[in-house]
Amino acid sequence: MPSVAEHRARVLAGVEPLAGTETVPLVAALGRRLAADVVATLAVPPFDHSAMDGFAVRTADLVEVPVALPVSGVVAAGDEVVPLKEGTAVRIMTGAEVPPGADVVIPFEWTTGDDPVRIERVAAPGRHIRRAGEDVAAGEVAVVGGARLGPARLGLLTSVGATEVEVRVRPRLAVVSTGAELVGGQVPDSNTPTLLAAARAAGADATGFGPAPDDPDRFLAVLAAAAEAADVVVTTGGISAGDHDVVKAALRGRDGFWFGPVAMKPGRPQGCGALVTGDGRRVPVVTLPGTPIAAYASFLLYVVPLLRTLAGTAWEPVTAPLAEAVTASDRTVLLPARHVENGRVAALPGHAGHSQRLLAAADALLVVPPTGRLVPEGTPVEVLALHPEEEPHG
Ligand SMILES: Nc1nc2c(c(=O)[nH]1)N[C@H]1C(S)=C(S)[C@@H](COP(=O)(O)OP(=O)(O)OC[C@H]3O[C@@H](n4cnc5c(N)ncnc54)[C@H](O)[C@@H]3O)O[C@H]1N2
Ligand code: MOO
Repeated sequence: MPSVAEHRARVLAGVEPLAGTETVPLVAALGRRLAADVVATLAVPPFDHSAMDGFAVRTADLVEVPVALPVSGVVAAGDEVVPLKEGTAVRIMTGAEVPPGADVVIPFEWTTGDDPVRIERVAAPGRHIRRAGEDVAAGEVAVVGGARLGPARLGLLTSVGATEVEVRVRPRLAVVSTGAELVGGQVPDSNTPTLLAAARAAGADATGFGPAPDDPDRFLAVLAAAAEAADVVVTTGGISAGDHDVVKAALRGRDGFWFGPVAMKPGRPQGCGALVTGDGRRVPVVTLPGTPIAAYASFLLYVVPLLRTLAGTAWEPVTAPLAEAVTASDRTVLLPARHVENGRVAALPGHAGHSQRLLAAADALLVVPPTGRLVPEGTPVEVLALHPEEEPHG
């Protein structure tokens, strides 16, 4: 029986990164990946400005303190600035441009605050002044190509003068759930919203095409429409050994399709292959088991790495130390778990194999390797985040 790693390699075989890029306004770029480095056209800060409310002066006028200086002007953020007259002080507000000639800002707290102002403490030249470009210089790379854009990067890109960015095309994922019980409404189709959300969290555009009925021809028609509109298709259900297992019935024996058990629990029945669209694109198809926890776990194990490959970004397993020992079996076991103190992860008690309630209470799935032994506390074990956050970089 193939292992999780062997099945992942089968799913990823022949998958190439998508080449296209598109230009989008910054306001629509959250979660997108930059196609190329963005070079700053504006410096950050854009001009020398005061970091404190206080008085802009020349250190040459502060040789002996305390010293009283007449106040020759007031400047606030957004004001036009005039040069500082020698032997005077300018009242300056945080964010205001520093008057040419001033080389230090003395905070109000170190002065009497009136006119003439008595300055009681000196500071080194440059103190409390944020220089133009000290954060990002014009011409410097502000955000590297490949980086995924989160709130702070959108702010930085705005500060360096970008209003739109060239981003990589997002992989388009189609979900085709199957099952007469879903079509008939006896069971709500919970796999579709879960997998659409998981795909979007992984940076894909996701569309639901199901539920498709347990009739091979009608299923194949939905599958073909999904493939025309997508870069990868995921089906759920219909792949075990039952009389109505439509996905397997429709695709088994087709060139390049594989169905079989994988050494994991839940999620033993698996399958994958590819379709060729009318315009000659090869669209990978991953056929997931229907049981909701098995479908979601399999999506994280196989489809997220596939989406990463299509997006041209690396996928690497994430590990965390066990907060408590777990018992391994002869197959990889996926356990609903939560991060506890110090980045450790503990399996949630009451694991009953297929509980959606337990899965919803978890923030991760532990991927317990098939060692057949007790895995002691502290052992690093692969974890699949159920609420993926933005990766730190690239
Ligand atoms: N004789 C065997 N029977 C089964 C085997 C086996 O190896 N031999 N494997 C079992 C395992 S493990 C699993 S998991 C399931 C997977 O079966 P399918 O992928 O064919 O899934 P279905 O039979 O279509 O559905 C299973 C279960 O999940 C419910 N379901 C399906 N889709 C959805 C959905 N979109 N939203 C909510 N719930 C869904 C469905 O109603 C069934 O209850 O097979 C075992 N059997
Ligand atoms: O995939 Mo099944 O979920 O092992 O019962």
